[in-house]
Amino acid sequence: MIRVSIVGASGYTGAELAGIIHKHPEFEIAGLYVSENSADAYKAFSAIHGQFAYQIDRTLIPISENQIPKIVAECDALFLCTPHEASVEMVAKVIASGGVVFDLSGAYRLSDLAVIKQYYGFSHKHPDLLTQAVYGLAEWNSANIAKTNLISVPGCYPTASLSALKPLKEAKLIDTNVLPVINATSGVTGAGRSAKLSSSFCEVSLNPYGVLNHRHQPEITEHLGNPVIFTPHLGNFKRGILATITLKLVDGANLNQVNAAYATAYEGKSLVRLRQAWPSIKDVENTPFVDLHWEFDPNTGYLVVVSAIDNLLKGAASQAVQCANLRFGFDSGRGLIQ
Ligand SMILES: NC(=O)C1=CN([C@@H]2O[C@H](COP(=O)(O)OP(=O)(O)OC[C@H]3O[C@@H](n4cnc5c(N)ncnc54)[C@H](OP(=O)(O)O)[C@@H]3O)[C@@H](O)[C@H]2O)C=CC1
Ligand SMILES: CC(=O)N[C@@H](CCC(=O)OP(=O)(O)O)C(=O)O
Repeated sequence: MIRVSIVGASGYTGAELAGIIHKHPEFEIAGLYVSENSADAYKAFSAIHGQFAYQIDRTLIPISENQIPKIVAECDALFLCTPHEASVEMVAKVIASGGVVFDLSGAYRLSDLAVIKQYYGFSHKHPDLLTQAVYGLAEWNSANIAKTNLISVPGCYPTASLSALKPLKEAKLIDTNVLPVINATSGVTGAGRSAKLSSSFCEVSLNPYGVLNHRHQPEITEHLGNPVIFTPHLGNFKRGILATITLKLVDGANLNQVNAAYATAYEGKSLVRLRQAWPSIKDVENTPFVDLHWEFDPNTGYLVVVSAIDNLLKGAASQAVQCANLRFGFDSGRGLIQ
């Protein structure tokens, strides 16, 4: 068995990950960790996440980043389900200790230091590692994921958006004179477990946020190789993302070419479901799938694609496990679907 440790296990993505690893036939939990001064230090994992009562019998151990080398020595891989700034340093310590790390934060997803500063608000302390990091969009980067020690797991909105747009980009079907427009709505777990006014019960409604300045806009742009307009929305449900994407195709493009682009890109990729109907969040919540459906208007040349994922799974924990599967030589869907 491959032994993995999870840092940030009191949080939402950490809990999902622990649940997947617990049931996975090839991996086992080596340790579950929280921050040095965590309010949840030394609590039972299942006291925080009651769905795992009598299933995962573990204590949340507080750590500082200086303890990373010791943790690396005690396991085969580390998952960091931690805030961006905390991940910057912990990733560096894992790599310096010769470990394998799957970072679920945005700390290593972008390559341009000025863009990181603009969108994340800090100066990145390990620019050398940014070039080593492999972007863990599992269906698109499997060969590189398999041979690196630093996997940067994509953000939730970028996973939904890139899964829809990359087949069209590869097939050179996007009219690059017209920016694709992505309108996406996320459930509240996307904001993490700690209390915030904007995610409190009486405040949550349906509203846009981060308009024209969300950090996922440069992430989608960099990994698509095409600029986009991205507008996230917060919805009054717990989990899931539905992204509606409108784009102009190159002159003369037709529906057959679009269908072929998706069929080619996702042939044999069992976690991407090319649907015959518009997907909804209920189709994907608590699953590791991306569901896609599209319609083309030959009169205007515009295509509308809808992409649905569970933000905590394909948008975070299950995609991290896909990456771990690839890194350790298993089928991408091992432990996720049978
Ligand atoms: N929620 C989502 O849908 C998605 C989240 N992500 C990213 O994944 C990461 C985790 O997200 P999420 O689970 O939602 O966040 P949560 O806020 O729910 O959990 C964060 C976890 O990190 C721990 N933590 C905070 N600071 C440190 C530190 N310095 N050292 C060790 N542990 C620390 C917290 O524990 P404590 O404070 O108790 O120490 C907590 O367990 C974030 O970077 C987020 O941006 C990515 C894709 C989707
Ligand atoms: C609803 C909500 O608040 N969602 C989060 C996205 C979560 C995610 O994918 O995270 P990272 O890029 O931070 O890893 C947000 O918009 O900041």
